[in-house]
Amino acid sequence: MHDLAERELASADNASALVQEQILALLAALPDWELNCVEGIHRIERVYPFADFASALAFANRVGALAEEQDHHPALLLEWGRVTTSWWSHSLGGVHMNDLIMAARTERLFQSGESR
Ligand SMILES: C[C@H](O)[C@H](O)[C@H]1CNC2=NC(N)=NC(=O)C2=N1
Repeated sequence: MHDLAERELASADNASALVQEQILALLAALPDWELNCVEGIHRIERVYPFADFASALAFANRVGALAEEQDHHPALLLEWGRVTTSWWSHSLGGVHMNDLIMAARTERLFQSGESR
């Protein structure tokens, strides 16, 4: 997971989305994440648990800051006690290595515990 988090995002220009087998192989490094498909578009997702709404909101804001730094953005569903975080590349209509890297960085943020 840490190796993935340290990688730099690459330009997705002229790239194609990863196929299911590739995504599942890469998710071995992110065991709490799963591959889902919404309206035919793959995304990788994890539900993060929190003690209350304020902690969940703080985490969502930190993920948002990470996203702004990289100009690569997740879908965040903020609820009492949890944040569902979904990464995919809109421009590709699927999952790119950049999404795996951002998921690993999200994981690192959660595990740092600073937002709880
Ligand atoms: C103009 C801007 O760079 C693009 O729209 C970026 C913004 N954030 C993005 N985030 C994600 N997840 N996928 C994209 O294709 C994307 N494109």
